[in-house]
Amino acid sequence: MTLLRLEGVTRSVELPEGEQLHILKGVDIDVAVGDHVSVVGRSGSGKTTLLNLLGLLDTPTTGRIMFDDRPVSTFSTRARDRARGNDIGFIFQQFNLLPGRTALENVMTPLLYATGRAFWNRRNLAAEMLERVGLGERLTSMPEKLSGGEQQRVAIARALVRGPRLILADEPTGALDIETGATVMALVDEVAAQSGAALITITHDANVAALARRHYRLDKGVLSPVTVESVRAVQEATL
Ligand SMILES: Nc1ncnc2c1ncn2[C@@H]1O[C@H](COP(=O)(O)OP(=O)(O)OP(=O)(O)O)[C@@H](O)[C@H]1O
Repeated sequence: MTLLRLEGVTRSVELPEGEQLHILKGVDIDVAVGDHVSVVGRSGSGKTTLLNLLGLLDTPTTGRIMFDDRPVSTFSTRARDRARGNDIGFIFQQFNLLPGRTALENVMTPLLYATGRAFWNRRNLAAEMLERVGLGERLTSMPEKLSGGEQQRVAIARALVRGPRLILADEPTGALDIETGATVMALVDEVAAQSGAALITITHDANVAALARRHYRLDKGVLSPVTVESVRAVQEATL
């Protein structure tokens, strides 16, 4: 079942001189439940702009975004916020954890906006999620006392605690060393697969992209499907 689809999506901004800057040019992508897709692209190719659209944080200049087979343009602001809060989990390069709050409190934060059982049971759900990412012993640790890899695990637990159907990972290993990054990425892949969530990983790292099952390259705002071999070849050529 298709979860998210971008159809001929463009995104332009008006520059101070009145000229239009065309950042994304006719992007088509289809992401199904359980899919794992990578998007690789150089700095300035439009990755953040694309991520904002995939995460329903921004609207296209032209074209259409479908979520659950419904055009997002017809959603009320409340419905859009609800879809983003309930169904989409974000993982960023900078872990964005709340300082001065324990790992458990950080993971509980998204559940403060949940309703019913998820809200009342938030402490247990957050503890279970931290257990799943291997931090069951660090519930009361402060982020500043955790290593980079551990902080990213807390951020992963926070992104996944509401059981999103789509996980957007933006350079998830960018702040980690190669080995820790590989372990963290394997964990995201595993937890996403267990929960049946779709995972979109935006990265410039071919090794991270290789974990996905389908691959796209973003080049000057044009998104094209590519093979994993071509992702690796381009990375090797630019090293
Ligand atoms: N609001 C804006 N006004 C002017 N230019 C913009 C705006 N947003 C993005 N751009 C430009 O559009 C291009 C794509 O931006 P974007 O941030 O999406 O790239 P990126 O691939 O995420 O880059 P990086 O990997 O360096 O973060 C860049 O050249 C950027 O300067």
